[in-house]
Amino acid sequence: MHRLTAIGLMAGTSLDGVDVAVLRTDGETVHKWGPAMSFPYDAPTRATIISATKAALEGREEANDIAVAGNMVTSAHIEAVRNFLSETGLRRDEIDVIGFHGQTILHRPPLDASSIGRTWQIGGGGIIAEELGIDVVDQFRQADMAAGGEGAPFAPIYHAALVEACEFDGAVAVLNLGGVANITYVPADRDPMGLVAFDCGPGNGLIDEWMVRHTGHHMDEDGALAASGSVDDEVLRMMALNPYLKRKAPKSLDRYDFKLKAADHLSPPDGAATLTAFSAECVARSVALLPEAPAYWVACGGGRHNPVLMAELGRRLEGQVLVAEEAGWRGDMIEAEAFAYLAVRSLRKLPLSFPKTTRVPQPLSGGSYHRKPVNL
Ligand SMILES: Nc1ncnc2c1ncn2[C@@H]1O[C@H](COP(=O)(O)OP(=O)(O)OP(=O)(O)O)[C@@H](O)[C@H]1O
Ligand SMILES: CC(=O)N[C@H]1[C@@H]2OC[C@@H](O2)[C@@H](O)[C@@H]1O[C@H](C)C(=O)O
Repeated sequence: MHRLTAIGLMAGTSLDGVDVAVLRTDGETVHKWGPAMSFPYDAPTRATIISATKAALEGREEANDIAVAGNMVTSAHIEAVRNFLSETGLRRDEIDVIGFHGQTILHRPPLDASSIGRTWQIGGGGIIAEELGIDVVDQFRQADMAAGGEGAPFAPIYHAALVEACEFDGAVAVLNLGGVANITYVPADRDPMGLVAFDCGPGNGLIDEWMVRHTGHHMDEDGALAASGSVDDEVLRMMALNPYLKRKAPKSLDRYDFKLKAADHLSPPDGAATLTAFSAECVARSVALLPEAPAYWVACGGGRHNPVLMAELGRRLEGQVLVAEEAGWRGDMIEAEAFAYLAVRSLRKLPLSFPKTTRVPQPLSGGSYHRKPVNL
């Protein structure tokens, strides 16, 4: 099968910037993992995306900030790829396609089986193709939502490819601890129709919000504040009453669906400890929604750098809990790699989402294709 060299571009809900990763793949097997790098957003871009997110949540769809944020996101991605190519020495003509996720500013899954949801990723794949002279696939989530799916998560089929390439015995759960946390259950027989995936709760999102509110820092680095506080069991119990935790999978979250309110009265250290425990508790409660308790958990995303969160997870989960690097994976780059992989799958019209990953009725392909200009 034809192998392509693809760049994946991911801008996650934490708004930390653009991750860039190269894969060589036919959209099924990964033949080579190329270089990967992160390019942080500058402060004005981050601030404008926050305003755009607020406008989108409040239904102000025509807000100027949304249009401006779209342009800034597009420019940040173009700049990131230019810098990536110059730093790695890769040439533009060595890249067959870019998978461009875009920046999510709103995610509203369907309310019930008869409605269609809305998911909104800003940034212009067409402009990126034109400016860089490389074909681009974007808008990965739209076809799934139009068919009644949740539109997220989309990394699961790539998680399955990563698991397939390892020697794990038994069912494996890949746990992405980003702004939102999501789980992919890969069954012991590795059949893609048996993949189960869903957003399971706030990963670092609430912790980050708490830190901004109380310390001005945007994360609880190495869990230092949480380590200095104690978990408030009553607040934890209240937060765990959130009906989302009991909802059947597939299901997905907007970054702002969980709120800090129940923790408002806590001291900064106790709040950090309690919110960190809550993130782990959401993961633990998700096991009831899986076909069986996984033999292995592989943690990826920024939250795996937080030792307090990892300890809270270890206390609550059966099975072996590993970090991505212990499986030989690049824990901060998996989502960018996923969108490189998905771009190639999109070109081959292979399915991107599955009935038990997004509730789409049948395995479905998707993505919009933007050709580079012919004369470049
Ligand atoms: N050293 C660290 N200590 C504690 N937390 C950390 C550390 N490094 C990263 N994080 C957490 O990880 C977050 C970033 O994670 P990541 O980049 O995986 O999120 P994202 O990809 O933007 O989100 P999503 O997967 O929801 O789209 C930070 O906001 C922070 O909360
Ligand atoms: C709508 C959206 O951007 N969702 C993100 C977010 O971040 C984590 C979780 O929520 C997941 O649903 C998804 O990202 C990954 C890449 C996914 O689609 O698998």
